[in-house]
Amino acid sequence: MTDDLRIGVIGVGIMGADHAERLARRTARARLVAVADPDEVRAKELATRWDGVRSGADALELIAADDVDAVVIASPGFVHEEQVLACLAAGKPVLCEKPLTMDSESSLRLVRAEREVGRRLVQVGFMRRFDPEYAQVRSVLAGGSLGRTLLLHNVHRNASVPSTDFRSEMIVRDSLVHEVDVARFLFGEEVVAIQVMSPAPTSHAAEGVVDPQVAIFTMAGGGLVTNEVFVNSQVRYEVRCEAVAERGSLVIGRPSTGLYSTSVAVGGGRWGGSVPADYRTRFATAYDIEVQAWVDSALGGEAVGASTWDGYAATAVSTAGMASLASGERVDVHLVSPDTLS
Ligand SMILES: NC(=O)c1ccc[n+]([C@@H]2O[C@H](COP(=O)([O-])OP(=O)(O)OC[C@H]3O[C@@H](n4cnc5c(N)ncnc54)[C@H](O)[C@@H]3O)[C@@H](O)[C@H]2O)c1
Ligand SMILES: O[C@H]1[C@H](O)[C@@H](O)[C@H](O)[C@@H](O)[C@H]1O
Repeated sequence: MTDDLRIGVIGVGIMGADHAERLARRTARARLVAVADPDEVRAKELATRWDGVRSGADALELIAADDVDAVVIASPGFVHEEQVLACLAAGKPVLCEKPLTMDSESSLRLVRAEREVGRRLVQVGFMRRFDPEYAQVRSVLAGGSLGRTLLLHNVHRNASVPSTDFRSEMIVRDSLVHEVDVARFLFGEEVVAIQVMSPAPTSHAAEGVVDPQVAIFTMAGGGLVTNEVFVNSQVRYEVRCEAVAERGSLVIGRPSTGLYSTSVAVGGGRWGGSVPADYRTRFATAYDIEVQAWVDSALGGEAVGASTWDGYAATAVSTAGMASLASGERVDVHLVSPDTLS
């Protein structure tokens, strides 16, 4: 390995292009060397932005390349398993975008495959763990000064999503999965049950798509988490979280005073700052810290951030969430015992 970590990025749509830019321009000790995407034109167009970056169509070829020390996977979730397995087989550190995979069985296969390697090589891209606000909430709650954590209330709104593939199930598996990780991260416990409710949908959702959705998680210690996920809200990007503990509450992602309107018609969509357009602005700092931490750990230290177990535990909640979305009933989450893994 040279001094800098030589990195390949797989999947250069919205998130992959954002990570490639971050790696090429503002991540210390990182060197972007290759990008791969079956959309070769897209990959080539991106690679030409920087000197010395090559492009190709084949993800597995990129992973195997001698001049690639580590890999960022930003392809769609349904191809993550094969690509993460290839990274594990090659012994290369990998930052895999969330969700780890699309169902709990495949995520569990990755947990087991990494255990067989014998060391942590995978970081899952749950970037909110690196967001300074979420990190502060976690640190206050873990410090115990507010007593036991009782409740979390999450709001997660996207202005819109691609109507072609973003069906009701994707809202659970691709969007709500962030709240699952936040709940586990802030409570420090597993989610044991989930109930997904289907309010009357917005007229902006594609035909048959349940949007917004309201989900309730039950935590292992009995705490509850309420979540609104609304992916066609038409009003830019809103992610808020309130943690309620025995001696007070903590709120992030909200204005401090005055009328808060996300409508451009009322208050101009501003509250003394602007509502971020999407995750790339709202979580820019979180992604920067996340990717830097991944590079630093790949170059020398212990892996950081969400592990394959965290990815699996989140996916297991999504799998139960899909069943609940279909039935409207509360569904228990099934996790294997960590003891059975070693
Ligand atoms: N952490 C976050 O906040 C965040 C934000 C956005 C997306 N994501 C995640 O990033 C991943 C990509 O999402 P996106 O919004 O950039 O999607 P996108 O559709 O914009 O881009 C996906 C890209 O992957 C390519 N691709 C498809 N099959 C591939 C394969 N087999 N190998 C390599 N590339 C392949 C597509 O051609 C496309 O260029 C998803 O897992 C998504 O959930 C995470
Ligand atoms: O893949 C994206 C991404 O994870 C965003 O952070 C989230 O807000 C979107 O809902 C999701 O579709």
